Amino acid sequence: MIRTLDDLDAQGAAVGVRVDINSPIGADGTLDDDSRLRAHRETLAELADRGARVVVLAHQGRPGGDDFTTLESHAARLGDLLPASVEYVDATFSAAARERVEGLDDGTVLVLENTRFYSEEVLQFPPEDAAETHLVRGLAPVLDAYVNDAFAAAHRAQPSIVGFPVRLSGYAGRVMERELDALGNIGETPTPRVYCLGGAKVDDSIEVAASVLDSGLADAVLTSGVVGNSFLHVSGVDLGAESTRVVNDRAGDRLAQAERLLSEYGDRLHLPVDVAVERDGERVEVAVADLPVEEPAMDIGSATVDAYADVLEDAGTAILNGPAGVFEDDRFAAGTDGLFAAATAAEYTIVGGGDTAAAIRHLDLEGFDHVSTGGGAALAMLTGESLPAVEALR
Ligand SMILES: Nc1ncnc2c1ncn2[C@@H]1O[C@H](COP(=O)(O)OP(=O)(O)OP(=O)(O)O)[C@@H](O)[C@H]1O
Ligand SMILES: O=C(O)[C@H](O)COP(=O)(O)O
Repeated sequence: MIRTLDDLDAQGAAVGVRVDINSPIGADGTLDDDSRLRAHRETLAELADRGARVVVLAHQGRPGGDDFTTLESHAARLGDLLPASVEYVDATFSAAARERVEGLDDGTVLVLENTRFYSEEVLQFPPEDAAETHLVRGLAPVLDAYVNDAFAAAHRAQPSIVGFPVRLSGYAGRVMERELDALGNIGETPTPRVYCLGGAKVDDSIEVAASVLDSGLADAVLTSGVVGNSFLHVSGVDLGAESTRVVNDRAGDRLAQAERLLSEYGDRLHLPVDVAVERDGERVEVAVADLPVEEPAMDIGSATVDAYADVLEDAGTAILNGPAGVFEDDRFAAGTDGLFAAATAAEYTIVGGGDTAAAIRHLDLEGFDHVSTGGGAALAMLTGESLPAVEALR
Protein backbone atom coordinates (compact mmCIF):
# COMPACT_ATOMS: atom_id res chain seq x y z
CA MET A 1 0.00 0.00 0.00
CA ILE A 2 1.40 3.44 -0.92
CA ARG A 3 0.48 6.59 1.04
CA THR A 4 -0.72 9.59 -0.97
CA LEU A 5 -1.05 13.31 -0.14
CA ASP A 6 -4.43 12.43 1.37
CA ASP A 7 -2.49 10.75 4.21
CA LEU A 8 -0.05 13.65 4.82
CA ASP A 9 -0.44 16.27 7.61
CA ALA A 10 1.09 19.12 5.60
CA GLN A 11 0.46 22.21 7.76
CA GLY A 12 3.81 23.63 8.94
CA ALA A 13 5.72 20.57 7.71
CA ALA A 14 8.96 20.85 5.69
CA VAL A 15 8.19 18.48 2.82
CA GLY A 16 10.88 17.36 0.36
CA VAL A 17 9.21 16.81 -3.04
CA ARG A 18 11.12 14.96 -5.78
CA VAL A 19 9.71 15.99 -9.17
CA ASP A 20 10.87 15.21 -12.72
CA ILE A 21 11.18 18.53 -14.54
CA ASN A 22 13.98 17.30 -16.80
CA SER A 23 13.21 19.40 -19.89
CA PRO A 24 14.55 20.35 -23.33
CA ILE A 25 17.01 23.27 -22.90
CA GLY A 26 17.43 25.95 -25.58
CA ALA A 27 20.70 27.29 -26.97
CA ASP A 28 20.59 30.13 -24.39
CA GLY A 29 20.53 27.56 -21.58
CA THR A 30 16.92 28.21 -20.55
CA LEU A 31 13.82 25.99 -20.74
CA ASP A 32 12.53 25.14 -24.22
CA ASP A 33 9.41 23.31 -23.07
CA ASP A 34 7.65 23.48 -19.67
CA SER A 35 5.14 20.61 -20.01
CA ARG A 36 6.78 18.61 -17.22
CA LEU A 37 6.74 21.63 -14.88
CA ARG A 38 3.04 22.08 -15.64
CA ALA A 39 2.45 18.40 -14.85
CA HIS A 40 3.74 18.95 -11.26
CA ARG A 41 1.75 22.16 -10.61
CA GLU A 42 -1.10 20.26 -8.92
CA THR A 43 1.16 18.57 -6.31
CA LEU A 44 3.27 21.65 -5.53
CA ALA A 45 0.30 24.04 -5.38
CA GLU A 46 -1.69 21.65 -3.17
CA LEU A 47 1.15 21.26 -0.64
CA ALA A 48 1.81 25.02 -0.46
CA ASP A 49 -1.91 25.71 -0.17
CA ARG A 50 -2.10 23.25 2.75
CA GLY A 51 0.61 25.21 4.57
CA ALA A 52 3.64 23.01 3.92
CA ARG A 53 7.16 24.39 3.45
CA VAL A 54 7.78 22.83 0.01
CA VAL A 55 11.41 21.85 -0.81
CA VAL A 56 11.78 20.80 -4.47
CA LEU A 57 14.39 18.21 -5.49
CA ALA A 58 14.94 17.59 -9.21
CA HIS A 59 17.54 16.71 -11.86
CA GLN A 60 18.24 18.25 -15.24
CA GLY A 61 20.18 16.38 -17.94
CA ARG A 62 23.20 14.17 -17.32
CA PRO A 63 26.85 15.11 -16.57
CA GLY A 64 28.56 16.13 -19.83
CA GLY A 65 25.31 16.75 -21.69
CA ASP A 66 24.64 20.19 -23.16
CA ASP A 67 21.31 20.19 -21.25
CA PHE A 68 23.13 19.69 -17.92
CA THR A 69 22.22 23.06 -16.37
CA THR A 70 21.26 24.66 -13.04
CA LEU A 71 17.57 24.71 -12.05
CA GLU A 72 17.46 28.51 -11.93
CA SER A 73 15.24 28.84 -15.03
CA HIS A 74 13.05 25.95 -13.82
CA ALA A 75 12.51 27.81 -10.51
CA ALA A 76 11.66 31.04 -12.33
CA ARG A 77 9.09 29.23 -14.52
CA LEU A 78 7.59 27.47 -11.47
CA GLY A 79 7.26 30.94 -9.94
CA ASP A 80 5.16 31.93 -12.98
CA LEU A 81 3.08 28.74 -12.81
CA LEU A 82 2.39 28.57 -9.06
CA PRO A 83 0.32 30.90 -6.86
CA ALA A 84 2.85 30.43 -4.02
CA SER A 85 6.17 32.29 -3.77
CA VAL A 86 9.03 30.25 -5.27
CA GLU A 87 12.70 30.75 -4.31
CA TYR A 88 15.84 29.06 -5.68
CA VAL A 89 19.14 28.25 -4.01
CA ASP A 90 22.30 26.99 -5.74
CA ALA A 91 22.80 24.31 -3.07
CA THR A 92 21.27 20.87 -2.48
CA PHE A 93 22.38 19.36 0.83
CA SER A 94 24.97 21.78 2.26
CA ALA A 95 24.62 24.02 5.35
CA ALA A 96 23.47 26.79 2.97
CA ALA A 97 20.64 24.55 1.72
CA ARG A 98 19.64 23.54 5.26
CA GLU A 99 19.57 27.17 6.41
CA ARG A 100 17.31 28.15 3.52
CA VAL A 101 14.96 25.22 4.27
CA GLU A 102 14.76 26.13 7.95
CA GLY A 103 14.12 29.78 7.07
CA LEU A 104 11.16 29.00 4.75
CA ASP A 105 7.71 30.34 5.59
CA ASP A 106 4.71 27.97 5.60
CA GLY A 107 3.05 27.87 2.17
CA THR A 108 6.19 28.80 0.22
CA VAL A 109 8.40 26.82 -2.21
CA LEU A 110 12.20 26.47 -2.37
CA VAL A 111 13.85 24.86 -5.44
CA LEU A 112 17.20 23.24 -4.57
CA GLU A 113 20.03 22.88 -7.11
CA ASN A 114 20.19 20.09 -9.73
CA THR A 115 20.65 16.85 -7.76
CA ARG A 116 22.97 15.50 -10.47
CA PHE A 117 25.55 18.22 -9.78
CA TYR A 118 26.55 15.84 -7.04
CA SER A 119 28.38 12.63 -8.01
CA GLU A 120 26.54 9.93 -6.02
CA GLU A 121 23.20 10.93 -7.57
CA VAL A 122 24.11 9.38 -10.92
CA LEU A 123 24.87 6.02 -9.30
CA GLN A 124 22.22 3.45 -8.36
CA PHE A 125 21.82 1.97 -4.85
CA PRO A 126 19.53 -0.24 -2.77
CA PRO A 127 17.42 2.14 -0.62
CA GLU A 128 19.38 1.47 2.62
CA ASP A 129 22.66 2.46 0.94
CA ALA A 130 21.06 5.44 -0.79
CA ALA A 131 19.94 6.61 2.68
CA GLU A 132 23.64 6.78 3.73
CA THR A 133 24.72 9.10 0.89
CA HIS A 134 25.75 12.72 1.61
CA LEU A 135 22.64 14.06 -0.13
CA VAL A 136 20.15 12.12 1.99
CA ARG A 137 22.14 12.40 5.25
CA GLY A 138 22.64 16.13 4.68
CA LEU A 139 19.06 17.07 3.83
CA ALA A 140 16.78 14.59 5.65
CA PRO A 141 17.37 16.13 9.14
CA VAL A 142 15.64 19.39 8.10
CA LEU A 143 12.69 17.64 6.43
CA ASP A 144 9.56 16.23 8.10
CA ALA A 145 8.30 14.14 5.13
CA TYR A 146 9.18 13.12 1.56
CA VAL A 147 6.92 13.07 -1.50
CA ASN A 148 7.92 11.35 -4.75
CA ASP A 149 6.09 12.81 -7.75
CA ALA A 150 8.88 12.00 -10.25
CA PHE A 151 7.24 9.11 -12.13
CA ALA A 152 9.42 9.72 -15.24
CA ALA A 153 12.56 9.03 -13.17
CA ALA A 154 10.99 6.23 -11.06
CA HIS A 155 13.06 3.58 -12.86
CA ARG A 156 16.28 5.14 -11.48
CA ALA A 157 17.42 3.76 -8.08
CA GLN A 158 19.26 7.02 -7.36
CA PRO A 159 19.65 8.63 -3.88
CA SER A 160 17.04 11.40 -4.33
CA ILE A 161 14.57 8.78 -5.62
CA VAL A 162 14.97 5.81 -3.23
CA GLY A 163 17.00 7.11 -0.23
CA PHE A 164 14.66 9.48 1.63
CA PRO A 165 11.80 7.04 2.37
CA VAL A 166 14.27 5.05 4.53
CA ARG A 167 14.63 8.07 6.87
CA LEU A 168 11.30 9.88 6.42
CA SER A 169 7.64 8.94 5.84
CA GLY A 170 7.21 8.66 2.06
CA TYR A 171 4.15 9.63 0.01
CA ALA A 172 3.20 9.50 -3.69
CA GLY A 173 2.51 12.89 -5.29
CA ARG A 174 -0.52 13.39 -7.55
CA VAL A 175 1.41 12.68 -10.81
CA MET A 176 2.87 9.49 -9.34
CA GLU A 177 -0.56 8.44 -8.02
CA ARG A 178 -2.24 8.97 -11.42
CA GLU A 179 0.52 7.15 -13.34
CA LEU A 180 0.45 4.15 -10.99
CA ASP A 181 -3.36 3.96 -11.22
CA ALA A 182 -3.22 4.02 -15.05
CA LEU A 183 -0.12 1.87 -15.64
CA GLY A 184 0.01 -0.24 -12.49
CA ASN A 185 -2.71 -2.69 -13.48
CA ILE A 186 -1.94 -3.29 -17.14
CA GLY A 187 -2.95 -6.93 -16.73
CA GLU A 188 -6.51 -5.88 -15.83
CA THR A 189 -7.08 -3.58 -18.82
CA PRO A 190 -9.66 -4.62 -21.46
CA THR A 191 -8.59 -7.20 -24.06
CA PRO A 192 -7.56 -7.74 -26.74
CA ARG A 193 -4.49 -5.68 -25.84
CA VAL A 194 -2.63 -4.14 -28.82
CA TYR A 195 0.88 -2.68 -28.34
CA CYS A 196 1.99 -0.17 -31.01
CA LEU A 197 5.82 -0.09 -30.81
CA GLY A 198 7.60 2.51 -32.95
CA GLY A 199 10.31 5.11 -32.54
CA ALA A 200 14.07 4.76 -32.64
CA LYS A 201 14.95 3.05 -29.33
CA VAL A 202 14.94 -0.31 -31.08
CA ASP A 203 16.82 -2.26 -28.41
CA ASP A 204 14.36 -1.15 -25.67
CA SER A 205 11.35 -1.83 -27.90
CA ILE A 206 12.48 -5.35 -28.84
CA GLU A 207 12.81 -6.01 -25.08
CA VAL A 208 9.27 -4.71 -24.55
CA ALA A 209 7.92 -6.81 -27.44
CA ALA A 210 9.58 -9.93 -26.00
CA SER A 211 8.22 -9.21 -22.54
CA VAL A 212 4.60 -8.56 -23.56
CA LEU A 213 4.48 -11.45 -26.06
CA ASP A 214 6.19 -14.01 -23.79
CA SER A 215 3.98 -13.00 -20.83
CA GLY A 216 0.79 -13.06 -22.93
CA LEU A 217 0.04 -9.40 -22.05
CA ALA A 218 -0.07 -8.58 -25.78
CA ASP A 219 -2.62 -10.06 -28.17
CA ALA A 220 -0.99 -8.11 -31.00
CA VAL A 221 2.14 -5.99 -31.52
CA LEU A 222 2.04 -3.48 -34.39
CA THR A 223 5.56 -2.36 -35.33
CA SER A 224 6.49 0.95 -36.96
CA GLY A 225 9.35 3.46 -36.96
CA VAL A 226 12.85 2.05 -36.86
CA VAL A 227 11.38 -0.83 -34.84
CA GLY A 228 9.21 -1.83 -37.80
CA ASN A 229 12.17 -1.52 -40.18
CA SER A 230 14.19 -3.77 -37.85
CA PHE A 231 11.59 -6.53 -37.91
CA LEU A 232 11.34 -6.23 -41.72
CA HIS A 233 15.12 -6.59 -41.84
CA VAL A 234 15.18 -9.77 -39.73
CA SER A 235 12.25 -11.17 -41.75
CA GLY A 236 14.63 -11.15 -44.73
CA VAL A 237 13.52 -7.96 -46.49
CA ASP A 238 16.37 -6.01 -48.08
CA LEU A 239 15.47 -2.45 -47.00
CA GLY A 240 18.32 -0.84 -48.92
CA ALA A 241 21.75 0.14 -47.59
CA GLU A 242 20.77 3.34 -45.68
CA SER A 243 17.78 1.85 -43.81
CA THR A 244 19.79 -1.27 -43.00
CA ARG A 245 22.57 0.90 -41.56
CA VAL A 246 20.10 2.72 -39.30
CA VAL A 247 18.62 -0.62 -38.16
CA ASN A 248 22.04 -2.05 -37.30
CA ASP A 249 22.98 1.17 -35.50
CA ARG A 250 19.83 1.21 -33.37
CA ALA A 251 19.10 -2.47 -32.74
CA GLY A 252 22.32 -3.13 -30.85
CA ASP A 253 22.60 -6.85 -30.16
CA ARG A 254 18.82 -7.45 -30.14
CA LEU A 255 18.30 -8.58 -33.76
CA ALA A 256 18.58 -12.28 -32.85
CA GLN A 257 15.83 -11.74 -30.24
CA ALA A 258 13.69 -10.03 -32.91
CA GLU A 259 14.19 -13.08 -35.11
CA ARG A 260 13.04 -15.39 -32.27
CA LEU A 261 9.93 -13.28 -31.72
CA LEU A 262 9.10 -13.37 -35.42
CA SER A 263 9.35 -17.15 -35.57
CA GLU A 264 7.46 -17.75 -32.29
CA TYR A 265 4.76 -15.08 -32.59
CA GLY A 266 4.43 -14.48 -36.35
CA ASP A 267 0.63 -14.44 -36.00
CA ARG A 268 0.65 -11.69 -33.33
CA LEU A 269 3.59 -9.62 -34.58
CA HIS A 270 2.61 -7.24 -37.42
CA LEU A 271 5.15 -5.66 -39.77
CA PRO A 272 4.72 -2.69 -42.15
CA VAL A 273 3.54 -3.55 -45.69
CA ASP A 274 4.70 -0.24 -47.13
CA VAL A 275 7.08 2.59 -46.15
CA ALA A 276 7.54 6.24 -47.10
CA VAL A 277 10.81 7.70 -48.43
CA GLU A 278 11.96 11.11 -49.67
CA ARG A 279 12.37 11.36 -53.47
CA ASP A 280 13.00 14.73 -55.16
CA GLY A 281 12.02 16.38 -51.88
CA GLU A 282 8.61 14.71 -51.82
CA ARG A 283 7.04 11.86 -49.77
CA VAL A 284 6.86 8.70 -51.93
CA GLU A 285 5.27 5.49 -50.63
CA VAL A 286 6.93 2.18 -51.56
CA ALA A 287 5.41 -1.28 -51.03
CA VAL A 288 7.67 -3.63 -49.03
CA ALA A 289 7.43 -6.00 -52.02
CA ASP A 290 9.18 -3.33 -54.13
CA LEU A 291 12.14 -2.87 -51.74
CA PRO A 292 15.11 -2.30 -51.73
CA VAL A 293 15.34 1.38 -52.53
CA GLU A 294 18.34 3.57 -51.79
CA GLU A 295 16.41 6.24 -49.87
CA PRO A 296 15.94 5.58 -46.11
CA ALA A 297 12.47 4.51 -44.93
CA MET A 298 11.24 7.48 -42.85
CA ASP A 299 7.61 6.50 -42.12
CA ILE A 300 5.08 3.70 -42.52
CA GLY A 301 2.84 4.03 -45.60
CA SER A 302 -0.95 4.38 -45.87
CA ALA A 303 -1.51 0.68 -46.58
CA THR A 304 0.17 -0.14 -43.27
CA VAL A 305 -1.95 2.44 -41.43
CA ASP A 306 -5.08 0.84 -42.92
CA ALA A 307 -3.96 -2.69 -42.00
CA TYR A 308 -3.12 -1.62 -38.44
CA ALA A 309 -6.41 0.31 -38.13
CA ASP A 310 -8.25 -2.95 -38.85
CA VAL A 311 -6.52 -4.57 -35.86
CA LEU A 312 -7.12 -1.54 -33.64
CA GLU A 313 -10.82 -1.17 -34.34
CA ASP A 314 -11.52 -4.32 -32.26
CA ALA A 315 -8.94 -3.51 -29.56
CA GLY A 316 -9.88 -3.42 -25.87
CA THR A 317 -6.67 -1.57 -24.93
CA ALA A 318 -4.16 0.16 -27.21
CA ILE A 319 -0.70 0.99 -25.77
CA LEU A 320 1.42 3.43 -27.82
CA ASN A 321 5.17 3.80 -27.43
CA GLY A 322 7.29 5.50 -30.11
CA PRO A 323 6.10 7.48 -33.13
CA ALA A 324 5.54 5.63 -36.43
CA GLY A 325 7.90 7.90 -38.41
CA VAL A 326 10.01 11.04 -38.38
CA PHE A 327 6.94 13.07 -37.36
CA GLU A 328 9.07 16.19 -36.85
CA ASP A 329 9.18 16.43 -40.67
CA ASP A 330 5.65 17.13 -41.96
CA ARG A 331 6.23 14.85 -44.96
CA PHE A 332 6.67 11.88 -42.61
CA ALA A 333 4.04 12.62 -39.96
CA ALA A 334 1.16 10.84 -41.79
CA GLY A 335 2.02 7.42 -40.35
CA THR A 336 1.99 8.63 -36.74
CA ASP A 337 -1.08 10.78 -37.37
CA GLY A 338 -3.04 7.89 -38.93
CA LEU A 339 -1.89 5.17 -36.53
CA PHE A 340 -2.46 7.20 -33.35
CA ALA A 341 -5.89 8.37 -34.55
CA ALA A 342 -6.79 4.72 -35.30
CA ALA A 343 -5.64 3.71 -31.80
CA THR A 344 -8.32 5.91 -30.20
CA ALA A 345 -10.90 3.39 -31.53
CA ALA A 346 -9.82 1.12 -28.67
CA GLU A 347 -11.89 1.10 -25.45
CA TYR A 348 -8.87 2.30 -23.45
CA THR A 349 -5.68 3.98 -24.79
CA ILE A 350 -2.38 4.53 -22.97
CA VAL A 351 0.54 6.59 -24.33
CA GLY A 352 4.05 6.04 -22.90
CA GLY A 353 7.23 7.88 -23.92
CA GLY A 354 8.43 11.46 -23.95
CA ASP A 355 8.83 11.70 -27.73
CA THR A 356 5.49 9.95 -28.22
CA ALA A 357 3.75 12.50 -25.99
CA ALA A 358 5.62 15.24 -27.90
CA ALA A 359 4.31 13.78 -31.20
CA ILE A 360 0.76 13.95 -29.83
CA ARG A 361 1.21 17.60 -28.86
CA HIS A 362 2.94 18.33 -32.21
CA LEU A 363 0.09 16.71 -34.19
CA ASP A 364 -2.58 18.12 -31.89
CA LEU A 365 -4.07 14.64 -31.39
CA GLU A 366 -6.69 13.92 -28.71
CA GLY A 367 -8.77 11.07 -27.33
CA PHE A 368 -6.19 9.16 -25.26
CA ASP A 369 -7.20 7.99 -21.79
CA HIS A 370 -3.71 8.33 -20.27
CA VAL A 371 -0.65 10.16 -21.64
CA SER A 372 2.27 9.25 -19.41
CA THR A 373 4.98 11.74 -18.37
CA GLY A 374 7.53 8.89 -18.49
CA GLY A 375 9.64 7.14 -21.13
CA GLY A 376 11.64 4.27 -19.68
CA ALA A 377 9.55 4.31 -16.50
CA ALA A 378 6.29 3.95 -18.48
CA LEU A 379 7.80 1.10 -20.51
CA ALA A 380 8.80 -0.72 -17.33
CA MET A 381 5.21 -0.48 -16.05
CA LEU A 382 3.74 -1.45 -19.43
CA THR A 383 5.74 -4.69 -19.28
CA GLY A 384 4.62 -5.39 -15.71
CA GLU A 385 8.02 -4.59 -14.13
CA SER A 386 8.31 -2.93 -10.70
CA LEU A 387 9.94 0.52 -10.28
CA PRO A 388 12.62 1.25 -7.63
CA ALA A 389 10.86 4.50 -6.62
CA VAL A 390 7.58 2.66 -6.04
CA GLU A 391 9.22 -0.17 -4.05
CA ALA A 392 10.97 2.44 -1.88
CA LEU A 393 7.64 4.18 -1.14
CA ARG A 394 6.06 0.84 -0.24
N1 LIG B 1 11.66 5.47 -39.69
C1 LIG B 1 12.37 6.26 -38.85
N2 LIG B 1 13.65 6.57 -39.12
C2 LIG B 1 14.37 7.36 -38.29
N3 LIG B 1 13.89 7.88 -37.11
C3 LIG B 1 12.62 7.59 -36.81
C4 LIG B 1 11.81 6.77 -37.63
N4 LIG B 1 10.59 6.68 -37.06
C5 LIG B 1 10.65 7.40 -35.89
N5 LIG B 1 11.87 7.95 -35.75
C6 LIG B 1 12.34 8.84 -34.65
O1 LIG B 1 12.10 8.23 -33.39
C7 LIG B 1 12.20 9.28 -32.41
C8 LIG B 1 11.42 8.95 -31.15
O2 LIG B 1 11.75 7.64 -30.79
P1 LIG B 1 11.82 7.23 -29.24
O3 LIG B 1 11.93 5.74 -29.22
O4 LIG B 1 12.85 8.06 -28.54
O5 LIG B 1 10.36 7.68 -28.77
P2 LIG B 1 9.83 7.58 -27.23
O6 LIG B 1 10.05 6.17 -26.76
O7 LIG B 1 8.49 8.17 -27.15
O8 LIG B 1 10.85 8.55 -26.46
P3 LIG B 1 11.42 8.40 -24.96
O9 LIG B 1 11.31 6.93 -24.61
O10 LIG B 1 12.83 8.87 -25.18
O11 LIG B 1 10.62 9.27 -24.10
C9 LIG B 1 11.64 10.51 -33.09
O12 LIG B 1 12.56 11.58 -32.91
C10 LIG B 1 11.53 10.12 -34.57
O13 LIG B 1 12.05 11.10 -35.43
O1 LIG C 1 13.67 12.37 -19.16
C1 LIG C 1 13.64 11.21 -18.65
O2 LIG C 1 13.47 10.15 -19.30
C2 LIG C 1 13.81 11.12 -17.14
O3 LIG C 1 13.98 12.41 -16.61
C3 LIG C 1 15.01 10.23 -16.80
O4 LIG C 1 16.18 10.87 -17.25
P1 LIG C 1 17.53 9.95 -17.34
O5 LIG C 1 17.27 8.96 -18.45
O6 LIG C 1 18.64 10.93 -17.63
O7 LIG C 1 17.67 9.27 -15.98
